[in-house]
Amino acid sequence: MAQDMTTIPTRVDAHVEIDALHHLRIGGCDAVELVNSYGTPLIVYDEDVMRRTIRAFHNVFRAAGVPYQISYASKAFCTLAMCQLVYEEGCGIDVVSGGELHTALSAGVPAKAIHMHGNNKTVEELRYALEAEIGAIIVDNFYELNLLDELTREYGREVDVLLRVAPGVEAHTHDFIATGRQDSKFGFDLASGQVQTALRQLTDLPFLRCVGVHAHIGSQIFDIEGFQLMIERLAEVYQYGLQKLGLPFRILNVGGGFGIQYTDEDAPPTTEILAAVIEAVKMAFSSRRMPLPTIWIEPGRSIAGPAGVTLYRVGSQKQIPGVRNYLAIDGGMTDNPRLALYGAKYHAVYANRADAAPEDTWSIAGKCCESGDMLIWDAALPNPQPGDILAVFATGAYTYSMASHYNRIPKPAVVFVRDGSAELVVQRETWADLMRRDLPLPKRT
Ligand SMILES: Cc1ncc(COP(=O)(O)O)c(C=O)c1O
Ligand SMILES: N[C@@H](CCCC[NH3+])C(=O)O
Repeated sequence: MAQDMTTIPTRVDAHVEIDALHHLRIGGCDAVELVNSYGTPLIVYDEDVMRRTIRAFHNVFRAAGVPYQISYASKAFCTLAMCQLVYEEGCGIDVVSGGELHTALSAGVPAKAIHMHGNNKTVEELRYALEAEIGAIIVDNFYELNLLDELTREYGREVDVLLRVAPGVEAHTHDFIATGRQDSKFGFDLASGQVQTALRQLTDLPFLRCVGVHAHIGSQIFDIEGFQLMIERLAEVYQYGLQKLGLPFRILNVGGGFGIQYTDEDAPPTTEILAAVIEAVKMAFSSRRMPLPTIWIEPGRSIAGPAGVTLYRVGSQKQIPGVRNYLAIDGGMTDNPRLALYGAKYHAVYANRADAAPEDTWSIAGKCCESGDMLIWDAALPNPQPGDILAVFATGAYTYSMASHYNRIPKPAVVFVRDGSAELVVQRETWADLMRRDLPLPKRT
């Protein structure tokens, strides 16, 4: 590592450094060299950032002295290397599809450390989960309850399930990522009594062992109130299932949703929120004289998000006098649809001159045939020069995992960096890869 190193002073960039060449260093690796080796767009994950986050979660639980499980919500970023890393750090894995389950199992994660969510799990996915004997299935609705009953009778095999509750809690976040309100596609509705009905049904189903309840109120959450209300409501449900129905409850799964810092506007109190969540569970259970459950959390964004930096090459510019400056990069909504979907904000610098002072505002556009294909509106940046490499921070979650092939653009490569060395963990797709599933054209005579 170069000796003359400055650390970028904002919290957003807390884990990256600038070396004597003014290059950005991520996990001890020169971002410019990474681009020379692996091309662009390139998603770079700092392994230590992820490991440190997970360890911080473990420490909060240990300090509170409660039984717990951290399950990484793999929807945030699901690849073999990622599943392996989180499992190494003592996490279970939350999957929501056969594809995520297949990835986690292929990464060597034991089936018992995996649980499955989903509001419309297919018969094929449920069979896969049952045959693999995963740790638990989170039942989302009556249709699934009946399906699971039929399938487990067919297999003659017991499975642990948790009931997903729609607790009717508003999380202060974007509408599209709020999941705990009553008007949601997820879970059994608490207000109308569906939860109690489902629990009563569960007492009669021979192969479904209902070991707990679950709720997830949304994502990118910064305050504790929503969690507290959800925990109160879940504790009531838990009491009903445990004491009135005699269900073998032992798990309270409070979901994920811990917010991260995308720009200086965000100030995430992640570990404080987790400590407050644990406190709320302790209080809700002790006031009802119930034994403390094993507390499960399912963080996705908070583990993967801050560790990721996406590197792009800048290309065309368009300056509209008195209106706006556009700067296009060689990626866009295909590798990061979050601005288009949620109006997400990001912070960026040029990786090849990371401490250069901003000169103007530049709106970062993608290369897709879509006006909404923007990455950042009005970023303060130096005026672009040929060869500049744009580094966009906090892009580790819900970017690669939500990437698309719109305009037949291949998905980027992914590298993990640590202690100055880089490992390619996902290859860049090629144009040929994009046609892999196209059938050969019939010969025309
Ligand atoms: C059920 C469930 N658990 C966990 C998560 C992970 O959320 P986050 O990435 O915000 O931690 C989600 C996504 O919002 C989810 O739907
Ligand atoms: N995809 C969303 C989060 C959804 C979380 C899954 N329930 C995002 O990028 O913010």
